[in-house]
Amino acid sequence: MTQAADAPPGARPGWTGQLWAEIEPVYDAILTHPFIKGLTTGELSTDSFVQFISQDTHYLQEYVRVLLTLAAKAPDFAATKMLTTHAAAAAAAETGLHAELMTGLDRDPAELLAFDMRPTTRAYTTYLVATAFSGSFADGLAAVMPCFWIYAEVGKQLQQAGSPNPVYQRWIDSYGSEEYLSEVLLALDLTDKIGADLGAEDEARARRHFAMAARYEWMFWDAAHRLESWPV
Ligand SMILES: Cc1ncc(CO)c(N)n1
Repeated sequence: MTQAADAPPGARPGWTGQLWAEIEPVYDAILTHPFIKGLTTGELSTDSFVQFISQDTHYLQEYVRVLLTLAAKAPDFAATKMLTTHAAAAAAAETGLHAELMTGLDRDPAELLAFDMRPTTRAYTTYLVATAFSGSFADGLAAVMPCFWIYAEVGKQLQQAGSPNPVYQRWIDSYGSEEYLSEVLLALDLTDKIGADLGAEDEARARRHFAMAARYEWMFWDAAHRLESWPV
């Protein structure tokens, strides 16, 4: 099912439309979060942005493993191919994009891995790895879909608003790109196909994974914004 690039995400027919309807309040909270607002006003502090990029570097390393686990479990080769392609793009962002952003901020890219994994990053990635490794394919797919989809939607919104900070704009351009959106649309089509075959119990469980990961997405931005560290 194709869809206009500017259509509201909840307007999708099928399972993905139902999934999105449930996370609408979380998505709204993301769009109004000071981290996201700060990207477009330029008021977001460099320290928060660097912490975000550092945590995202850790995150993407785990996310790639999760995607490849799902690729191995996928029901058909089209799904395997889509997931490996997305994993390769995420691996490229982990190194290329993040180093470029740091250089743009006059910071050393080596700083990124000098940060340890902070509590929210640890919780979110552990949750994704556990779900991909021990859950069904549908569970794992539902858990990673907010990662794909929320970034594409946030990217679209941020692209419209723009940022006066060229480094923040570079980050926005990456997730607000047509290329990223087309990858996400393929993943959404796969998710609709998988969802259509799920029994009520499996569907409800997968839906809970989707909602849980969406909450972690909000928490991930919030954690960077408040420079989260370990309390003890
Ligand atoms: C936390 C997080 N979620 C999703 C994406 C999109 O790949 C990302 N880079 N980071």
